Amino acid sequence: MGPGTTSNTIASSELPASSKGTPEKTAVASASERAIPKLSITAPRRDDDREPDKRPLDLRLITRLLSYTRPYAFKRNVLFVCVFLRAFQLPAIAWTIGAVIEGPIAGHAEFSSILAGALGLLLLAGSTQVVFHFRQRLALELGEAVIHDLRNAIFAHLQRMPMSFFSKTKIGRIISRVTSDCEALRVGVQDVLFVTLVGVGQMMVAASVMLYYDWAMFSVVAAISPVLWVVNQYFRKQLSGAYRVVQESFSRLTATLAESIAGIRVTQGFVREELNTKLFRDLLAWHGENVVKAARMEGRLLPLLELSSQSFIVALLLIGGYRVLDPDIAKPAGELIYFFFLANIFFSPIQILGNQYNQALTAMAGAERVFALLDEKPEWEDAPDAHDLPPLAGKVEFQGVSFGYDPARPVLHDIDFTAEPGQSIALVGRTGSGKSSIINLIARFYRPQSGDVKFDGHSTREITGDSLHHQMGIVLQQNFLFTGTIRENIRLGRPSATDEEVRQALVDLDCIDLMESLPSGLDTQVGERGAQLSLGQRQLVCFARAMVAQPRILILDEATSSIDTLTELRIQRSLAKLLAGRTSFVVAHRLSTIRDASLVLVLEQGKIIERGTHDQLVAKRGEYASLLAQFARGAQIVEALHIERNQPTMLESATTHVEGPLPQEVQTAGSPPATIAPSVTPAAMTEPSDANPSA
Ligand SMILES: Nc1ncnc2c1ncn2[C@@H]1O[C@H](COP(=O)(O)OP(=O)(O)OP(=O)(O)O)[C@@H](O)[C@H]1O
Repeated sequence: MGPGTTSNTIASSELPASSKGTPEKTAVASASERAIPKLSITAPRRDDDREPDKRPLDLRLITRLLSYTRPYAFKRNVLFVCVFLRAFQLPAIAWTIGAVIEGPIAGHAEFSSILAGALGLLLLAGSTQVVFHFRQRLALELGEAVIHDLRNAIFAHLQRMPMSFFSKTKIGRIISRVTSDCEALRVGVQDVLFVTLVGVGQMMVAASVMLYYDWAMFSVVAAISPVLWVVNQYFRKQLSGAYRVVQESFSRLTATLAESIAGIRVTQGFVREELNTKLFRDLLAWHGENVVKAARMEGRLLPLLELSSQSFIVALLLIGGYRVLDPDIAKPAGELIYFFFLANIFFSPIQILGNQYNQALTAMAGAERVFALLDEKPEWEDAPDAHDLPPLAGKVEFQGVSFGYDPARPVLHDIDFTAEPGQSIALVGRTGSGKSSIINLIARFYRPQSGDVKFDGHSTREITGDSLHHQMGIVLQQNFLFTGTIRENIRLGRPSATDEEVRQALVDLDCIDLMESLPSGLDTQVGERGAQLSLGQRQLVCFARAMVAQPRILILDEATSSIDTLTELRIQRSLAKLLAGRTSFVVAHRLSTIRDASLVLVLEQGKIIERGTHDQLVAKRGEYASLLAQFARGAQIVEALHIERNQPTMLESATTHVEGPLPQEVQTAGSPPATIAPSVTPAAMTEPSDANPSA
């Protein structure tokens, strides 16, 4: 009998509601570098700025976390009653067993008295389990309710955060706020609090009764318990370290597996199968070694832990026995029986409390991060007196706009231009020149540091973001489709659109036949991120999404992907229809779009260096003309490479589907007339950096 031995029968039925493995096994933290084998370049690297997995207890965080139980006050209060009852029930069971042994059994009384004692114990045990049932059930329900609310709050908060937040925050971090951090909080609410209270209560009740029976023996118990706690924490720390290494190797393994599958085309294309298989085999072996090491350590430490607990019981037995035998003290032997049962009740929570303490530190770290996210204020919001935009004619003005993602490093300088209603503005410039940044400001994803952006004369600072976005359509280069059907994806543009309006949008874009010829027509599933559709089909769905929104202002980042000739022609036609009659801003990759634009803005290092129509700019023979020349040269070089390798050329379609020869005046000296391929546009704009935040 001892803390580790009888605990299964009496004391440790106070289990955490969530039995998801030891904290060591769920911990994620840095591992000892020694244990990690050298990895090839394809192996995912460790996240060096890993977040701490523990934090000291903090009353402010605990109070805030508990405030989330307020809506469930009744449930929470019943739980406290259960906790209170259980703190008494477990010592009462121990005491009853002692009383039956010491009384009717040791006194050789009638069997009926033993039977009465046994029945009493049965009743007590039954009522204990009923309370236990409600304690577990209510704790689970409360934990789930709190985490449900917290996750909702985080998600709603994220929806309101501006693009600047997403561009500076790693996506993995955001996800772990909602997943692992919330899980740690759930454990904190449903387990740590109540299990700890039951444990502490049970220890206090047992201590009081032991004190009543024999204060001298109790002093020994009281002196032993801190030693037990320290030994327990020491062993736990060792195990925790071993399991962290296991966790680390396991995450490497899964990350490598995921990356290998995602990059299987590159692997096969570059004949890396052997190398990757070897890397995976090494990682697997390393992980296996770590698991075995941890298991061996557990095999050594757990028996030692049990032994240390049992040694204390041996010490108690010696001291207690001496006190019974010593004629000067002559303690009754029966009291020793009570004492041992109660000592067991007193000792058994120590291990559980050690575990809960570690869980509490993990929950604190999670709480701090979750609350920090919830407290993160958007850098800017609608002004308190912001008004809704009336239906727009579509005039957009940039007046002396300067802007930097980091205010100390401006990327746009003094930008001035006006787009009249219905005009199409093409943005052209080398990579990093500021095209996406202009688009980000039009979409009001960011706020200019100085100057103003106006819509029909209304300053962007005075209007509500929603009223602007309702009149704006955005089609990005990397078309984002959500899992669902084509129809559902189109309807994202305007959720109230009827089936007929969705269909009409496709008819207007002259591509209804392409969609209806799919296996389930508009009800075809697009797959994850649209993976089951071709690039061209995805673009058309995004055009239709913008079309159905009927925006007055359209922002378009033209795709650079090479697609087949026929589809490209369809897309060109659809695009012209989508842009017609709307004020549009296009980061242009096709000469046709630039040619048709009312105004071309040529950007360099955040400044507009040339402006005018395509013809005017070509005639000027300035930066624009030079860009077009590079445009053409790039196309030829890439095509030549493909021919040399005798591979299917990315430009095969480009030579036929794009706009025909460049004007003679901008052709590269000595080269034949070139065509412009979307895929090789040197001045092409890529996806605005915020569209794929912190990927
Ligand atoms: N989210 C961001 N945070 C900080 N700096 C950024 C961010 N996005 C862009 N920049 C910087 O702003 C400058 C202008 O970038 P921008 O994306 O507007 O250029 P771009 O002309 O659209 O380039 P590309 O054609 O390559 O897409 C660049 O120096 C870039 O490094």
